[in-house]
Amino acid sequence: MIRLGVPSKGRLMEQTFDWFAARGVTLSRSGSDREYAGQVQGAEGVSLVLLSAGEIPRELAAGRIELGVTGTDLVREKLAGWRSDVAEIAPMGFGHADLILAVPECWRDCEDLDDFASIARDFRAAHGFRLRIATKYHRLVRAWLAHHEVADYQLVDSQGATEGTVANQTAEAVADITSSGETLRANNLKILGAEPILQSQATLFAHRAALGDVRPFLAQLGVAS
Ligand SMILES: Nc1ncnc2c1ncn2[C@@H]1O[C@H](COP(=O)(O)OP(=O)(O)OP(=O)(O)O)[C@@H](O)[C@H]1O
Ligand SMILES: O=P(O)(O)OC[C@H]1O[C@H](OP(=O)(O)OP(=O)(O)O)[C@H](O)[C@@H]1O
Repeated sequence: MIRLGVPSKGRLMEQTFDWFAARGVTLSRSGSDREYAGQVQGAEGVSLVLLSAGEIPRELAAGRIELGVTGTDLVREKLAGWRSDVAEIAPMGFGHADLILAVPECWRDCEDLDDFASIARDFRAAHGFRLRIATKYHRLVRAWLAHHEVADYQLVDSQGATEGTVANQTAEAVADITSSGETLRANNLKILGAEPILQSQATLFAHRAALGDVRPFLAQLGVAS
């Protein structure tokens, strides 16, 4: 049996269902919206597992599901050396979002990463603690800042409503996902850097050791492995 892990709620779930339906495979939730069991029609030997998008990377890496749909951001963040356990099969064309670093709009002297690095350097002397960046993307943000030689900061864990941390004075900057930019604008934050830390979209992944087993199903879907 091929276990297919799909986000259990929201637009990501609906758009995933649409993506499979367009390829002749009907995914559906059995019972109520609160029941996390599902059904697959139009494919033999495939079962549906509804999971939190954030848990799908770990389940894929462990081989508890053979196929899974989630954002590329979550796979890269949650799995060190993700390529050894997980294979990227097909970008799905939705769930586009950029992981970015943002600071208050009113920081007029901070327009790029060089400005940010020097503000961070001076911050500790002025305030007695390192400049705080709120994020749930610890691995990706650390790697990106190290690559850009920004060292004088601390990460503050934020699992939701991250853009609010600046107004709440629990962080000076945020690193979070944006798509329309509305949340950043509403919280008076501006993006730093010409390029995002990462460009993400919903993607079909496979447990690498199961690639042989899933190949016929992928061929039915019209995607190459
Ligand atoms: N505003 C957005 N627009 C497009 N994609 C987004 C947006 N916010 C998050 N995403 C993407 O959706 C995926 C799921 O994000 P997130 O972990 O926040 O979802 P969630 O539904 O809160 O998950 P969980 O069930 O784990 O709480 C991620 O890959 C992320 O990049
Ligand atoms: O650029 P925008 O279109 O405004 O989208 C960005 C927002 O969407 C996500 O939050 P989500 O709604 O998933 O809630 P969360 O804060 O609980 O993560 C993300 O964390 C941003 O807050």
